[in-house]
Amino acid sequence: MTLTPTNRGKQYPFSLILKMLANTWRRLRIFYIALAVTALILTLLELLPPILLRSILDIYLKEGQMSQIWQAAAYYLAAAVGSSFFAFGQTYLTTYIGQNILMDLRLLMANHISKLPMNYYNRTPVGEIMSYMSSDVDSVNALFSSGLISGFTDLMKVFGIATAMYLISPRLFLVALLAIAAIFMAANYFRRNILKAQMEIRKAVGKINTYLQELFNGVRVIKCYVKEDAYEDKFQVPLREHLKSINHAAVFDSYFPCVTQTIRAITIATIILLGARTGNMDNTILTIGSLAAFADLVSRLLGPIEALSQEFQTIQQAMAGLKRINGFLDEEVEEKGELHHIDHPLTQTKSGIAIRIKEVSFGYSKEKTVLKGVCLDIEEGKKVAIVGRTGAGKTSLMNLIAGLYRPLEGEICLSGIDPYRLCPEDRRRLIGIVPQNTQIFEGTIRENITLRDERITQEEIEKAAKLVGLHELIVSLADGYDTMLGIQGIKLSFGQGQLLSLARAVVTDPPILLLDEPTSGMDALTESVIFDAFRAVGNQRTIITISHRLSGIIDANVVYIIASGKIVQSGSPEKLAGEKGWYNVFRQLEDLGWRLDI
Ligand SMILES: Nc1ncnc2c1ncn2[C@@H]1O[C@H](COP(=O)(O)OP(=O)(O)OP(=O)(O)O)[C@@H](O)[C@H]1O
Repeated sequence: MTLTPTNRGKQYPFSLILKMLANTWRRLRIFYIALAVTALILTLLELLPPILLRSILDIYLKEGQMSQIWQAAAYYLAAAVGSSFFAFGQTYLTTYIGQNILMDLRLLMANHISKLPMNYYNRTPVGEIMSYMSSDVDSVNALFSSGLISGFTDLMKVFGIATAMYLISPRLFLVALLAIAAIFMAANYFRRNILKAQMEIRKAVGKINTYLQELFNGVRVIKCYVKEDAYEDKFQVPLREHLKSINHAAVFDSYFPCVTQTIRAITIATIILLGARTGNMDNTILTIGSLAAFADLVSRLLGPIEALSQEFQTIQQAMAGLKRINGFLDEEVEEKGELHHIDHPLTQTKSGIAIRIKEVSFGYSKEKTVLKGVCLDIEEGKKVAIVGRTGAGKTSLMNLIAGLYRPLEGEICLSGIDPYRLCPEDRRRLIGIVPQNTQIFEGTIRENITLRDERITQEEIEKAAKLVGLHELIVSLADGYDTMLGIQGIKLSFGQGQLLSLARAVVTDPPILLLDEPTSGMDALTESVIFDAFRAVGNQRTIITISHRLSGIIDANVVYIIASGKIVQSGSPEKLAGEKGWYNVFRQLEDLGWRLDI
């Protein structure tokens, strides 16, 4: 059985725990059974010493049976050694089961992440997502490895010891019950407060991660402006919040054992007093041995109860983590409905239209519309440029064509297929995308081109690299296509990174290429190298280039000018050059050396 994230309402942490336990039951049944048996044996071993104590005091000592005393002492020792052996088994089994449950939880979360819509990433800081996957999951680890499962064995001990106490003296057992009730009431009070404090801690950790992520991303800018001190000060805010919430939790955590120790002392004193009085009154009801055994059992009973309660910090921490994980799993996943496949091999459409955009409106939130009633029909094999000022909506339009978002109104078709519902395996066979910022992943050049798609052959990789003019450079490196890139490997220049990005886009030979400001920020020489590469891969493909300057567009057959989310002018560059309008305004400004984004 595999777990799947749900969209159906909020889950409670407890139901998630049950789900995780049920999920591992089939695979780890034998371990669960072994754990239950171990817990049972540990409980029995816990009962043996007080029983032996009673026999020694009431029978063997009275009757001077030294050999029996030696035997009882040997059993006592065996029970102690056996306890430590089975305690080891319990710890091992608990850890093993706990780690398996955690692996399932991490897989469930990873599965969920891949199904979340782009909008989720727009509104959630990366540090927050990292906290879910790291510290929140780690806190759940404690729940399974030391909280829940040892709680189960402690409960068994409590039950076994309580039964033995009842059998020795039902009256004194009532006193012990009062102590148990007092401890549970205190525990409940502390539990609520610790949970509150733990939620605060988790939130503070999320803020720290968000801060660190921002710091690492912006380290170059911070260093350039020598703003380390300002960022250090800023870091103090989440750190102080973290410290405050930890202190808050620690107060409750350290206060609780004091309360339980006091209850324990009062209970033992009361039992000895009452037991002695009962013994004095009727002389036979409670023997010295029974009283000693009872007092020993009280200590042993309160031990697991205290252990259970002392684990509140751990359990509450885990509950706080689980609550956050639950919230994350309750985030609505993208329901795309039936996915569309492309034909193999991809045939030309009857209409000859590669990209059709019909009356499309779009916004990232309901409050703000970014694109309004956009219509474009792009013929197969045509080179189209979409030009507009910064913030005009070009990247948003590109994102819609790439199928990353669903339009609020209207429809988009690529070779007759809705890109939003395009099957993931077919996506790269239809569209290649070169985004504004080159993204290099930790891994080899080969992996960076294929994005770990095993179906892409070495021949296809080399063909793409040759096409964009990177092959010579790659084979001149000692490890060729196996050269590592990223932090651990070699660094590419911006232009080389853009060429690699282009190779990644064309390696699957898609008929449609989307280029988002591919040469922004490059010098004229590098730009001309990139332009040559684009021309080389252009051939029969339909290419959309977006740019905020006319000089950034490549051999366009048609230019669309976009302003405030609307297409305001369109046509061939020659036609637009002869018209009054935006195109000519842009051209004149650029000729004068003005930048459109100023
Ligand atoms: N992820 C996002 N969430 C919310 N609003 C966004 C997001 N991305 C862009 N916007 C908003 O949408 C509008 C259009 O942005 P878009 O990035 O499409 O413009 P652009 O023409 O590509 O600009 P540029 O040339 O600077 O890249 C802007 O007002 C921007 O603030």
